Amino acid sequence: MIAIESLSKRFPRVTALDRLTVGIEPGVTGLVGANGAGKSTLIKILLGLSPATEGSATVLGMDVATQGGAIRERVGYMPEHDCLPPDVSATEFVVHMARMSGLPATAARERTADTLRHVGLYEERYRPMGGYSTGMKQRVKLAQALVHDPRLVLLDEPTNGLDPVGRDEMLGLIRRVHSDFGISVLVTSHLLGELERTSDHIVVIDGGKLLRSSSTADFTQRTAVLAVEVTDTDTHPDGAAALREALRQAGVALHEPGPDGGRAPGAGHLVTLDAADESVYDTVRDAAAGLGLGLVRMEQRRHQISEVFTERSAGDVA
Ligand SMILES: Nc1ncnc2c1ncn2[C@@H]1O[C@H](COP(=O)(O)OP(=O)(O)OP(=O)(O)O)[C@@H](O)[C@H]1O
Repeated sequence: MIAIESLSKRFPRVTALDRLTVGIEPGVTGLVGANGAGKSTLIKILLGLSPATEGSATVLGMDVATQGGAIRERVGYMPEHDCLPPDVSATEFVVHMARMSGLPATAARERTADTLRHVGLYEERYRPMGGYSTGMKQRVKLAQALVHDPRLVLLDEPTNGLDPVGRDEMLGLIRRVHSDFGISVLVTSHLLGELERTSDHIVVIDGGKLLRSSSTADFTQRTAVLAVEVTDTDTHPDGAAALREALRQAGVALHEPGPDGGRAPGAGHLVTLDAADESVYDTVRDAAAGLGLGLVRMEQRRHQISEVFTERSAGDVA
């Protein structure tokens, strides 16, 4: 769908994109990065609205440098900031956008009604948008991106400004854009956890550079965490602390206990560690047996994407 090759964008004081190379396949792809990571800059380049300083990119096989107009005909765009005229209704606005995309008048009206219904705007679609809540405005912005039935939509921070319920509804809508209509989606967010449920694939950028691109399942699986619960004994009144020390000496990468001291609901304490390698299971069993502790359970958990991102940003991004 999108091929990006060594793309850079330099402003006088800032390098917004730095030799970014990544491919984006059909489906829902989350583009994750902190504020200022370069997400909006990338989207504007992909739409042919802003030229790259170096490198190249194609969208649906079209070159962003020379075929911006053709790209914008086939790709929907939901901008980040509020851009809706306050005095017109959602219906008038979306019909206008549909006409601008080349739809005849009748088709534009029909598509507008369908699309606004799909995003959950009903009677209020006839009222001026100046009186809309943030959630309603975000829905109109999504509707205008979809009205001309594009093959791909680029959504820039669609959950911005929404409360948790509004955010969940918007994420559900985005998922359905793909599942109900087969439209591929590239959606940006600085809230890392929220794209985990919505996206098939996650691309993380930081400071304009690619940190990681992988399927959502891979993203969380490859960084599996093992939670181990042990009993306390007379010899080791804090069994978890004793196990932690033994594992540390065996060279296992441990996670710091949480603010609750890693206390499990019910009895016992939890020790959490990286389970990158299967031999860790044997090491844990042997260490617990060596200390005479009862092994209550070993449970594999998956990292939250936000944790992966924090670790990567903090350390191993060379
Ligand atoms: N027109 C511009 N002139 C100068 N600098 C710019 C311009 N547009 C963006 N930048 C800078 O480029 C960097 C990337 O900005 P960009 O808006 O792409 O980030 P972002 O990841 O979308 O973050 P946000 O969600 O906060 O918009 C930032 O440091 C920003 O200040």
